[in-house]
Amino acid sequence: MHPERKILLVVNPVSGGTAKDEIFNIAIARSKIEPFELLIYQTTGVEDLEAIGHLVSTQQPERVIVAGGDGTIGMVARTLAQTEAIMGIIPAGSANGLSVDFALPTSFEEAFDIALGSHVIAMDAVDINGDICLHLGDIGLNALLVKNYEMNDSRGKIGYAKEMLKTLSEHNNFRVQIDYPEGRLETEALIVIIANGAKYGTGVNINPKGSISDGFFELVIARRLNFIESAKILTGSTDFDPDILQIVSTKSAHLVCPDHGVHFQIDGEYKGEVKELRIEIIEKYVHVAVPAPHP
Ligand SMILES: Nc1ncnc2c1ncn2[C@@H]1O[C@H](COP(=O)(O)OP(=O)(O)OP(=O)(O)O)[C@@H](O)[C@H]1O
Repeated sequence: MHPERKILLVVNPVSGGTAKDEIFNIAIARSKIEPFELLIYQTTGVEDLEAIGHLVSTQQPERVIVAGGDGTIGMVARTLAQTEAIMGIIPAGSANGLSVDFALPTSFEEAFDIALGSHVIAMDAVDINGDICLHLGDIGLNALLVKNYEMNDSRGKIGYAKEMLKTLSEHNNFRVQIDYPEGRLETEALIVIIANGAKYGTGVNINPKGSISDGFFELVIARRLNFIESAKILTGSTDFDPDILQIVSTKSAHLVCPDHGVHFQIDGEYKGEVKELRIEIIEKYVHVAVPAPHP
């Protein structure tokens, strides 16, 4: 009997620096039990977006299960945008910000249960200067950390700590003007986070009001912090202090940094320095299988 369901598994073989054999084995075993027709695509790092897009449009899989980090998940999401296909996520990257936000299990078996399961949400995305952000973008302190981490090819916790100390010594506050439909503000900032989700990959809860499927994004503006507080935030050992935070929930915004360019990152990818950001929510961007909420 030919299975009716068709599922595409996209695996980034190098993400997180870990072997992916277990993921292939589970997918093959599940395809026989459920059953479904399993198609597999391994990323190469070159023209993957086009290749996956071609597979999605010609094969029309019911689901695409992606095993990788935020970079691979974001790429697959772009190929599924505004289609009916469902994305399932197997967290297998070095930075798994989205997976932490969705509270996905770290066990591959359990992540497959969710990825193949029936609880599906239509998640929003945020358009920032024409780029798609699924989880979090920011200007300021964290973006500089992303840049330093990328440039120096640091690895692991010690590498992260080293880059964090360097980042804290280099970083300067900046002035920012923000216009949004409900108002205007001008302030000095350490960091402005554009948050579709609620947490950094470290688990720091930066946006307690945020939901990834509510049709809004939040601007989380943190003002001056001292060295110890900043270090705690970057390492994930505390949540932001609400007294030094301002949170704006909106659907579009225009940010200008009038004095100089400020470091900018989207979903863990450094994007250079910017003086201006145009931000807009894209509602119901992609369908994602996530854990069912607790009753
Ligand atoms: N076969 C491959 N060989 C080398 N690089 C690859 C391959 N497949 C994908 N990539 C690269 O992997 C990156 C995406 O990695 P992803 O974010 O999914 O995982 P990660 O381990 O969390 O990444 P990072 O170390 O950047 O945080 C992209 O830059 C992509 O070009």
